Amino acid sequence: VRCVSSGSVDVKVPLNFWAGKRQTSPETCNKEHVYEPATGRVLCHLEPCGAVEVDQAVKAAESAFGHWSKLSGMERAKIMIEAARIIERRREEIAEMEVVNNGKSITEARLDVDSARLCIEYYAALASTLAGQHVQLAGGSFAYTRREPLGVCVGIGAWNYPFQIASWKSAPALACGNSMVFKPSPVTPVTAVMLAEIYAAAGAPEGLLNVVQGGQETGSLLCHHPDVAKVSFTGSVATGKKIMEMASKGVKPVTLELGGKSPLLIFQDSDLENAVRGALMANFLSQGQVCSNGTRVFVQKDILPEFVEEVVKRTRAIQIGDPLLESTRMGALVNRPHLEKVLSFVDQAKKEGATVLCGGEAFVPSDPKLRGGYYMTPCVLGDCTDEMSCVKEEIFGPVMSVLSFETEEEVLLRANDTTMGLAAGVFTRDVRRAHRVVEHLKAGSCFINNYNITPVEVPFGGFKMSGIGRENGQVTVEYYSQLKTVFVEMGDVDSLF
Ligand SMILES: NC(=O)c1ccc[n+]([C@@H]2O[C@H](COP(=O)([O-])OP(=O)(O)OC[C@H]3O[C@@H](n4cnc5c(N)ncnc54)[C@H](O)[C@@H]3O)[C@@H](O)[C@H]2O)c1
Ligand SMILES: C[N+](C)(C)CCCC=O
Repeated sequence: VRCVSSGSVDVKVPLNFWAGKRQTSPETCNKEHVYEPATGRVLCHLEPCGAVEVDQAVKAAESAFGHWSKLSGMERAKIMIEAARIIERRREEIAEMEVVNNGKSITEARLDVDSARLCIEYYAALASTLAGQHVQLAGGSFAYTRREPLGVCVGIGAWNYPFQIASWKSAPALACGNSMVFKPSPVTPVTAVMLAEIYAAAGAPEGLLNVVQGGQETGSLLCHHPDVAKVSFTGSVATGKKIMEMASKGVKPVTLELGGKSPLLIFQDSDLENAVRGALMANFLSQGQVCSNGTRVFVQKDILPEFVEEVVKRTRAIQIGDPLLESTRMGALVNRPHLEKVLSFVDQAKKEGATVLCGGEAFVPSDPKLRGGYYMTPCVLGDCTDEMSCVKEEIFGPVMSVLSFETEEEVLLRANDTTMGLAAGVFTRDVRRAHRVVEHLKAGSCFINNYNITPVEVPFGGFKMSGIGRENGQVTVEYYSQLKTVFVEMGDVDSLF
């Protein structure tokens, strides 16, 4: 039974959280509106945190670190598993709030909550496996390494996967013994604080996961804070560069999960049905607002007409509307300025000679309560060329650019001709071609005969300007811990003096 409906929710509770409880910021004069994308109503007000609140949150995290970092992996895992159980029980409620704040369909929001839970379960399982090495040295002496946490880590998130991003960052951080202060995007402040509350309810020490709200000023205070040991950021390339610069002042390590303009290569020997499904998954999840989207769809010339016909037919059939309805497959874009930006990309594409094969227009649902929402019809652009802005720039909306190619060599050159390298995909039945192509693609996540799947057991992250470091998978432990080497002398000191 649905607890909420679009247009019916007002979030009145404070959205900041530190030292184990929700906190109000005294900065009432700086309150900002937060909108419900499905209706355009004001959903709540954001109370941005200033230097005092950021400091309180970091202090709370420091205090929790003192206790948490001394627990065994098994003890940490117990609390994380309890948090995962609470998420499982509250799945529908969290997914509904994600929909209300972000605009994506409830079907997708549920999968995002599942991914968040699985990530916590995965790192809980890894927590007790963290260990160092024993190295035998001459004369019976030896050295060993201890894998130690970093301290207070900062997470800064984008608005497209608010709960999932908060979980993907906090789960490995906490499993390694760190504490965290997380700042969600000011556009989607509602669900990260639910995660902080869930950890507290699961028995985490006060201050283990804290949430401070705000935009770039708050983010910048966090990056510059002297007691912060690491910054993990998800967002645009432009902001990522600033984060790296700020972190460099304190020589703090960064994880950067940035933007993309990923290619999807469809060869003529593909299973066409799967290739079409893959192209839709590569472009229209979360209203196209996905970093890893394969928005440059290169199709081998001989199958182009067939492919385009099928993709356009299925794109036209995508059910747009109230994101809380089970039948909806595409909800609203995140806000009005972003919708306008995406629509202007479509206009620009037309001016540059692309053909709109379907969609690309603002959409007004028939339900009166949704009329102020930020909807558009998903768009397929044909006759695209490599120089067009729709092919060069990250649009971050439901706009697929279709390009034609003839040879493998040619398409690889064109696919790699970008400053970004988050993801890439190839559809072919030729197993040798598939691996050969993937070897040459300059991207952090490559998909063969699928697209946009992100199981939490495997690393995710970008090459080139799409980022530094990885999230998920075992390797992420490396990004949230450091090695201490201990030399143990069993004989006498062999002094040169
Ligand atoms: N690679 C990934 O995993 C991934 C995932 C999701 C989104 N993204 C990327 O995120 C972008 C869209 O998200 P967005 O519009 O929220 O990005 P954004 O860069 O505008 O903002 C991201 C976050 O950074 C904060 N911020 C902005 N300026 C800051 C500053 N000077 N100092 C500190 N913090 C600052 C924002 O408040 C927000 O919380 C796209 O480019 C998308 O590709 C990447
Ligand atoms: C759509 N996925 C597969 C969940 C990826 C989300 C990560 C980036 O936006």
